[in-house]
Amino acid sequence: KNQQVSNHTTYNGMEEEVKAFLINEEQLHTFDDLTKVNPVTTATVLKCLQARYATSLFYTHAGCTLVALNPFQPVPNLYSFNIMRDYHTASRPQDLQPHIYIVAELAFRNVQGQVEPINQSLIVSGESGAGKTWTSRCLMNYFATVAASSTSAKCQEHVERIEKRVLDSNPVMEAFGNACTLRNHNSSRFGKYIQLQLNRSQQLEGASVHTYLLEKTRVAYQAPSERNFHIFYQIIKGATQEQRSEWNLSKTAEFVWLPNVAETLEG
Ligand SMILES: Nc1ncnc2c1ncn2[C@@H]1O[C@H](COP(=O)(O)OP(=O)(O)OP(=O)(O)O)[C@@H](O)[C@H]1O
Repeated sequence: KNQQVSNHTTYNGMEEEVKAFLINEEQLHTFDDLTKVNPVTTATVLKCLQARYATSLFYTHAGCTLVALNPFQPVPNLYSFNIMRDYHTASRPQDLQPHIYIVAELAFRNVQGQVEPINQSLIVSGESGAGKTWTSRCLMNYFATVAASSTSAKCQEHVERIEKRVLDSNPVMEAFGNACTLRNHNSSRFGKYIQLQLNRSQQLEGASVHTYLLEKTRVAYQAPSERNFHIFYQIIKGATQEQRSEWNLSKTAEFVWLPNVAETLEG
């Protein structure tokens, strides 16, 4: 019984602390690291993230992890070349505003170990539509840019070619592995392991992409209002009349485009 009383007191104490913390509403967006939030509760963390989102601050540290909120719209200048350069040239990038470029830059610096190069891994995780694909593209753009910045014109051409190949492979992979779902009109239905290979001078030498766990069942079944993999619609859209008759498609059959899907596939 004593234990129950003490738990109750602690709970009430905590509620008071949460209330006291949340009362400073205009301060909530200033917490750029969630480990500085006190007390750390679901309510305090979410309120801080909400306040930051409302002030167009989409990145927040959580110790050594970075929390990225999806703005669901283009944010001017957030990913410009100048911003990249600021993070790349800063003596302590972690002192700048939280950004995906801090994670990228620290990994880039850590590759160069004291004695031997040290492999770095970045894990991008989150629920469907959270912005993982977007974030991976930002990381690749960053590495491709900084890994080319200090090289000769010839090397730069080589680096740009690798970057272009990796980025150009995206639409092909997305055609076969992405589909329109209720949460994301261009949802990746497979996992991706992207490896960027740097030489000892930290120039981009090569890249490889491994895919795994493709949601194969989608070929045979899609939940209501969801779609099959993009490739099927693309094939139908591009088919000639002969192909249509060969595949037993009616001459007038047209794939009905959802506006946002059409934008993704045709873009
Ligand atoms: N930082 C960002 N700035 C602007 N728009 C963004 C950003 N992050 C995500 N988005 C938007 O959100 C949409 C969904 O993001 P994305 O496809 O990256 O999610 P995902 O986590 O990879 O989803 P899934 O697991 O379903 O593949 C993107 O098409 C893009 O329009």
